[in-house]
Amino acid sequence: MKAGGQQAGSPWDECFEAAVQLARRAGQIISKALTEEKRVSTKTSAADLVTETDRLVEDLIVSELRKQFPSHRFIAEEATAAGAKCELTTSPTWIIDPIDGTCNFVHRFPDVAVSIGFAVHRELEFGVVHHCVEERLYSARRGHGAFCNGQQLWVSGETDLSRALILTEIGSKRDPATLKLLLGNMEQLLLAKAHGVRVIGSSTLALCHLAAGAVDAYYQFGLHCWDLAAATVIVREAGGIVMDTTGGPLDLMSRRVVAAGTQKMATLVAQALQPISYERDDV
Ligand SMILES: O=P(O)(O)O[C@H]1[C@H](O)[C@@H](O)[C@H](O)[C@H](O)[C@@H]1O
Ligand SMILES: [Mg+2]
Ligand SMILES: [Mg+2]
Repeated sequence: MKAGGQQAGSPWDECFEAAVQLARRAGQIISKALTEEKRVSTKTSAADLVTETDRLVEDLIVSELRKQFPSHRFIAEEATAAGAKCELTTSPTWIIDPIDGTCNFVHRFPDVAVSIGFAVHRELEFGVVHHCVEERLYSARRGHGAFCNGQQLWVSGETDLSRALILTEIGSKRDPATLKLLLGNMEQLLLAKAHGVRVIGSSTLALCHLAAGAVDAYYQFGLHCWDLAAATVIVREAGGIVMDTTGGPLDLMSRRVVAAGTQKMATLVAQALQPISYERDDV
């Protein structure tokens, strides 16, 4: 049985296998560097961190994939931060977050992952997320189910907000108006008697926990397409919903998402939220 429990012979096989191998190699580098001294710099805000390991891992993944698939296109977090255009075309496109949870990584907090998504004709074909400290490899291919270390994943069937555990993330904006909206959204969900609202520091891993049925919903304003791409396939293939915060279809570049095990839960969460605006990834 292959990495994600899928049979060989489906399209993009070679790409999927390359993603799995590179996610494993990247995970070894990240796990080793987690406890080492780091050179940390900031990007869009004092809370938006990047290290030399983010850049090293991204360079490794992109250079290896370019060698194997020279006609493919790439959207990668640190290249975008350095000015590369973030544009999803109909071409086969890799969407890469070399370390999701860089703030956790800087603090040696173990919830860190490498995320490799792949889209063709603007449709997400597969996602691979390696939670490298816990050695959990999450993967999913469109139409072939979602897996963690070969074990199939299924979302929770919860439809009652007052019985829900919900994850979100804070994002990189820390101005008082944004924080007021962000905390107001958490307050609304807690007033609706949600069992809990938690922030773990990695959008990608939060969505993988959703796919595994360990939480009932996830929402965020401010994440990027590279936080979302791989994990969206994993949630959908585990039977979950990933949609826009307006209730419409997911817009990968919009910097906002609601995901849940059921449509009912996704709708209830979306209805509780005040929007927080972020500039699109593709402007
Ligand atoms: O920068 P990395 O790749 O660590 O991604 C994180 C974002 O930086 C946060 O703003 C965001 O809130 C999430 O924590 C997301 O995982
Ligand atoms: Mg990220
Ligand atoms: Mg990152």
